[in-house]
Amino acid sequence: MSHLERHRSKFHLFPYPIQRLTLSSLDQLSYGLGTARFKRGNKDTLDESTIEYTLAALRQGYYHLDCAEVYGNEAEVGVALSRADIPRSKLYITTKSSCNKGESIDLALTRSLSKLGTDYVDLYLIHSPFWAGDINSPDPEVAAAAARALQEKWAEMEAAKDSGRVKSIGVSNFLKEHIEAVLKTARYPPVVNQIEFHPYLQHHDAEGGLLGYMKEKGIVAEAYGPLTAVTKAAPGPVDEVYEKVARKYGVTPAEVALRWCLDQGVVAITTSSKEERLRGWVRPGVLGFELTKEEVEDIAQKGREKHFRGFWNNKFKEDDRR
Ligand SMILES: NC(=O)c1ccc[n+]([C@@H]2O[C@H](COP(=O)([O-])OP(=O)(O)OC[C@H]3O[C@@H](n4cnc5c(N)ncnc54)[C@H](O)[C@@H]3O)[C@@H](O)[C@H]2O)c1
Ligand SMILES: OCCc1c[nH]c2ccccc12
Repeated sequence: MSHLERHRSKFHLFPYPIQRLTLSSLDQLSYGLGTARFKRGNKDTLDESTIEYTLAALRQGYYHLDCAEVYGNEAEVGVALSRADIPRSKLYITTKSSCNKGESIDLALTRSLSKLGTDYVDLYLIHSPFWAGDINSPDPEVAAAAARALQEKWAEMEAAKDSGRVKSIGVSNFLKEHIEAVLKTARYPPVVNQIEFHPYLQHHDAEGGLLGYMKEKGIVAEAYGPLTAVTKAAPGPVDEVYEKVARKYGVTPAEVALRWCLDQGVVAITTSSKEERLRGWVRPGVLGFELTKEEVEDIAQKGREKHFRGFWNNKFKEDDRR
């Protein structure tokens, strides 16, 4: 039995809720098909290189794919999946609705499913809450309208779940206030909030912050940008501890960065067009070691010395350390 098969049989592919997700699960590592902007040229024509990158990830055992309608590459993912010939039940496919003005979830989902070439997705997310308006507006009418818009959209997400075309529903880039609004009227709570998460953006403070609130409500955190401290935000205060821990386990700082998410029960969504790098992460890479509680805390503590947000900067307030 191969290294990956051993992992899969032990920690079988999750469906969320993620309580079943255990440390070292390969499926806690998701392959992101977004920000690398693999797609080149005309958005309306199929891009062979995107298909190739997706196939490379599937070959390496990444069966958890993170897509979004706005990434413009669901059709390429669909072709890669048809060429890869992996049973649908083994895949975990996420996609996201941008909640384009005036468009129903039903319509957006129909389009995404058709491009992906599947009759259901495992997880469907509202990509962001920002289209709904400012829920923290000092004008109570503006804040109430934003809350109402999110609640109405969430009811559409619940209908999608009821239809069976979506197994689980969740959100992305939601602050505590957005989740609170949704939970007031929800029949099904969001199973996931996909957020930027790395040592320089930890979302928890003395009172628990967003992450503490999500834990209390049983909402799983999915981390995008998990490598930020080794990539975009480097150099920085975690470099030394990342390197020390990497030397101890004979791995790379990037692998420590991914492990730091997994060892806190956070799903890590990463990406690369380099097959060697993807292979390195899983053979045995990120799956071959675990951080101690002290190491997780040392990295967290160093990370708190710097604040960095790489995505949606114009949408969050400058002081959004919660
Ligand atoms: N929901 C959202 O709003 C949202 C926002 C951003 C990203 N995402 C999702 O998350 C996925 C991952 O996001 P990300 O790209 O920020 O993740 P990431 O932090 O894992 O960074 C990946 C990038 O780092 C580079 N890289 C990998 N290893 C490296 C190394 N050792 N040294 C230097 N560079 C290295 C890769 O080439 C890749 O471009 C996206 O593809 C997308 O699916 C979602
Ligand atoms: O989800 C990643 C951030 C994002 C929002 N809109 C996009 C369009 C293309 C690529 C990434 C994004």
